[in-house]
Amino acid sequence: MPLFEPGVAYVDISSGQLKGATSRYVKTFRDLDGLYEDSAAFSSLVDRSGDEVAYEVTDYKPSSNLGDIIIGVTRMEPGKIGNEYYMTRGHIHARPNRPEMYYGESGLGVMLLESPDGQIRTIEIKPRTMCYVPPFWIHRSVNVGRQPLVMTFSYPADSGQDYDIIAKAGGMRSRIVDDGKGGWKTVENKGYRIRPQALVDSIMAKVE
Ligand SMILES: O=P(O)(O)OC[C@H]1O[C@H](O)[C@H](O)[C@@H](O)[C@@H]1O
Ligand SMILES: [Fe+2]
Repeated sequence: MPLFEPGVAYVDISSGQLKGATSRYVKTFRDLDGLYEDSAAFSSLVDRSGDEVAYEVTDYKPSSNLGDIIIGVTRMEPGKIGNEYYMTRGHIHARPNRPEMYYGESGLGVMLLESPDGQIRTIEIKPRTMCYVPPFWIHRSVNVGRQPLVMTFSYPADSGQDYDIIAKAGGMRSRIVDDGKGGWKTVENKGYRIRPQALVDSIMAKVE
């Protein structure tokens, strides 16, 4: 195995980007079809500004090798669709026993976590909050503030992402919405379908 050179990059909080990143991807609002409960509000947002960036990920990804690491920055715009705050697609890692670390840089966010058997946890992210996403937890970040949400993150380079697990269950079990007092609250996702035990067991058995 060849030796990699040490790397360095700069977390630019004002742009919400990792300067010196090796890869970048953006999700426009158009890319987020099916995520939000209020589909009418979503469609009118897409008509108005479907090509605008909802969130951007810039990361330092030296390889996808077992044992290597990815470090990056996510920036998500503030806003709501209906009364639901802007959020990332969310995923479980393709190798589901890979964890992730999130660190708040600026703005106010919530990490929405769901276990394969449908338990929900929410963790509020402020500047300097460190959030541990354990192995096997589905995770989605939500911007519940009025400013862009900027977080750094790090996770194993061979994790990969499985987005279908959320779509197949009709979304995540909970939604993060405006509480009417300028804050946020968790509400039940009425379209959620609990996973069969056999599927839960097969996910929990993936410890490669
Ligand atoms: O991957 P998404 O669910 O679209 O969300 C964006 C996410 O992308 C990457 O996987 C990063 O690990 C996350 O920190 C980031 O938030
Ligand atoms: Fe992740």
